[in-house]
Amino acid sequence: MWRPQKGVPRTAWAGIRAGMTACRSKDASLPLACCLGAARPTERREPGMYESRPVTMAHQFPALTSEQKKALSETARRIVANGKGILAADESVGTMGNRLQRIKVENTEENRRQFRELLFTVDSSISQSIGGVILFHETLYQKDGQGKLFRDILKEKGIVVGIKLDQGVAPLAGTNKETTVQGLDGLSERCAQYKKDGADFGKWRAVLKIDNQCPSHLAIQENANTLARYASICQQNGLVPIVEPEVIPDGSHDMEHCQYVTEKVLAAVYKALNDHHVYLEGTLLKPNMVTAGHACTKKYTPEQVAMATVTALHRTVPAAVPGICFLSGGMSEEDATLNLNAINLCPLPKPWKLSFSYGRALQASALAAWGGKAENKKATQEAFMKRALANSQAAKGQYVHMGSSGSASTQSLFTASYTY
Ligand SMILES: O=P(O)(O)OC[C@@]1(O)O[C@H](CO)[C@@H](O)[C@@H]1O
Repeated sequence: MWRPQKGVPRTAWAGIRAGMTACRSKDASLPLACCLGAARPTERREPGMYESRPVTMAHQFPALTSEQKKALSETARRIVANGKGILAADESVGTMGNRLQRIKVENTEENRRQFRELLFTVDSSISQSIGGVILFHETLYQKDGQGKLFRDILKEKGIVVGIKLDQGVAPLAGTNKETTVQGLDGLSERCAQYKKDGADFGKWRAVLKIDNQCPSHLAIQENANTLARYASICQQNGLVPIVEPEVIPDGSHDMEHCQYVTEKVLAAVYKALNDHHVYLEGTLLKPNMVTAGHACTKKYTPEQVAMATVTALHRTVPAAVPGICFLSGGMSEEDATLNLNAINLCPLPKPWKLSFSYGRALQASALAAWGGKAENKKATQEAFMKRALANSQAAKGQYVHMGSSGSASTQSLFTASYTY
């Protein structure tokens, strides 16, 4: 119950009450306006109204203007709108080399370009399933066979262009082979340049592992703080940060232990993001799903994975975050889709869009179909479109597994110690 308090004019309370009611009303524009710090239309700011209250810290040194916040939150929401997700095509040269080696194709710049051209030049209906594509530095400046920049091809399809910003991992001495992430030095300058060159979001992957004494307090805190510093720098330069704290699936731990660790990691990440004044509405989270370790003998259903995953997120990720786009972490293409579908059907509150930002689970069938041969263009693009559509359906909880998936789509894509 709202009760007038001594020293506060009655009309002021009426204004506050009206403002709160308006914020709870069905007018969708109001909550956003409130989050951006705009005065509520019905609120009367009378002299003396806030006299007895402390000035809030956020308004003393605002990190972003209302316009910057609006642009960031619009971009973030656009990427995950209506069942859309992200194609993570940001494999570094070395990681792409491992992928190409599997199909016996040499890891040259031209071969990497050719495969990515096939992905980016699929039919423009792809934009109903893919809202954003993450690129590696080299790819942002590559062109198709006709000389058109990849980034322009994507933008013309209405797809938001992203860029991988971390520069790989470095050891944390005195730990059980744990790591931190490199790339903060000069990051602001790189972000400014990438923004000029057409990128509107960034990605930074931190790696945490489950093992004896791992993840350590140091690894959790260091990676959370580094992710938050990166996110703050991105936002200052107009890029939506994708925050990726990956708990990798190496090990024989069960799903319950993965849930425990994932919650600890995510809680630390959101504390650090808050400490660094990161505007959550202008971010996206890219976490692991909660699964058992790769070597665990106990098997779990997609519904069990979904319940553990949404429970962990529900306990740690604020509702202000517009979207959570899972990584595929070595799951087969089909498992990644089935788990995402189950996550969207999970009967727990889900205030965020729950979608995908898959690398391996969107490209494995396409890579196998391509095999480095130009004549396989049609098969390659069909395979990619098929996975993109399946994951878009899963992001809406509408995927129906037909039972006859190709062999590539059910093969495990696990790579041990996937730290680059
Ligand atoms: O786990 P996945 O879905 O294959 O890839 C997830 C991912 O973050 O890890 C890779 C290595 O950084 C990136 O290419 C990709 O964006």
